[in-house]
Amino acid sequence: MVGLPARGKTYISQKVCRYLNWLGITTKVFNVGNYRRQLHGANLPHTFFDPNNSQGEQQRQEAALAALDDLMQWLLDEDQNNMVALYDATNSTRKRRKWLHDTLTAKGIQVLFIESICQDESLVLANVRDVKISSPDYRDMDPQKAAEDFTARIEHYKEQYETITEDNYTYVKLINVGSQNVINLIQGYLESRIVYYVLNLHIQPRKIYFSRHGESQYNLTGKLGGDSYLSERGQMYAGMLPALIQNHLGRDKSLTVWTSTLRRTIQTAEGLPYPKLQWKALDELDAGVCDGMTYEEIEEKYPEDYANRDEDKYNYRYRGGESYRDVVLRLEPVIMELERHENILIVGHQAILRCIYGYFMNYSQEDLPYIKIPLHTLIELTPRAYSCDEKRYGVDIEAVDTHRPKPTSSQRKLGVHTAEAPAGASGEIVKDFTSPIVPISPMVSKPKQPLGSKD
Ligand SMILES: O=P(O)(O)OC[C@H]1O[C@@](CO)(OP(=O)(O)O)[C@@H](O)[C@@H]1O
Repeated sequence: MVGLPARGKTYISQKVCRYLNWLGITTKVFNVGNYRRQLHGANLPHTFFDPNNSQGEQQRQEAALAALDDLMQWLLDEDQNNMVALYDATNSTRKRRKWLHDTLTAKGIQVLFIESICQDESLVLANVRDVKISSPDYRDMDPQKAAEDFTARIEHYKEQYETITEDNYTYVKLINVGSQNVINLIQGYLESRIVYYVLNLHIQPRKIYFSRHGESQYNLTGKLGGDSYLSERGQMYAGMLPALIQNHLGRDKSLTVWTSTLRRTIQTAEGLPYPKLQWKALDELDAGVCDGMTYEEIEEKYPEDYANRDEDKYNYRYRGGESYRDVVLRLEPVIMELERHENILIVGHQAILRCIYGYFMNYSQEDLPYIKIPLHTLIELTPRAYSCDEKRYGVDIEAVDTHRPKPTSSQRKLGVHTAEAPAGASGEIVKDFTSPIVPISPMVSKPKQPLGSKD
């Protein structure tokens, strides 16, 4: 990363990290600020960052070196398939970039600089107020004083700042959040993907809504896949969805609705007074030869497949169908488009919404296929600086529960695959919610630990 403080470098690093890990490309962020705090403590005044402060300069270089050593060790670990590391620091001088470039390329590591430039002072100030003053650097400090100190710190960096002009380096320069972009010497699939992704990011406030289709006729009987219409209760949910959305989004707000090409999502979205788009890529995970069967029928007819799916649900591919891994790959263009968009509602399917929700909430491949996305529930995500806030709203219309919990390892060893039969499969009704159109449990859930920041 390259750029003055408060230019969204950490935001971009974490987004790229989440996106690549979601795609199965093992990625990790190395934040030099964290190393500096560990080595030299937090609560350092802005004078520490003054380029004329030689002790500060030396200590900052120590932190930079420690982070880079760890990064190289991580990337070069032959036992792991680690692919991309984000070196999150200002790297705002030619000298620093040359050191990085030369050290890394000497080890055979390809370098792509991502520079973020923001000349809109009000945006920078908003970032300082929203994010920076709550950093460990300013714990227990008066917010006004913290903002002033951070602004003085930025001024010190400005004294030395040199934007990238090194034309022999590979770089992308993002100027004023997408109003102008410069790319240089980008080559190959991975670099192109990263660049394309960062070009699509924006920071406009917005809401992302997910709803499964209303309960379908197949859901009622526990059958997978198919292209059935909604049950009576599913139709009632579809009838309530426009008010549910408008109550939470606001009546005058614009929204785009995406559905799959299957009847149950199209029928659910029918009454929504917003522009709609059907995506083939949003069609439910293809269960191949098991399409139209219940879980019990699959267990009886294909016991080995059934056990294999329980063993590794993310990677298990249905005969003639798909795995969760396959679905993530086909959803990649949807994610790219989602990043570009403002308010959006996806009326989707259980597996599909797990994959998209898992991207935003940073789920591991192991947990993603078990995320609970109940029927007749509207999920609202509000992207924040480094995570999303979440609320779930239910309506008072019962629906079957199609969630099959993960079997425990002892259940798997014993071959007990139906220890807890899916409620939906047996036609049992699970009453999830009791209140009409008001938030049932307006919970703000804590995002999971970013995948790339375990240390
Ligand atoms: O991966 P699992 O947990 O089986 O969930 C996916 C299944 O969810 C279902 C319902 O059981 O989605 P949907 O309600 O969209 O039809 C099936 O069609 C699909 O195969």
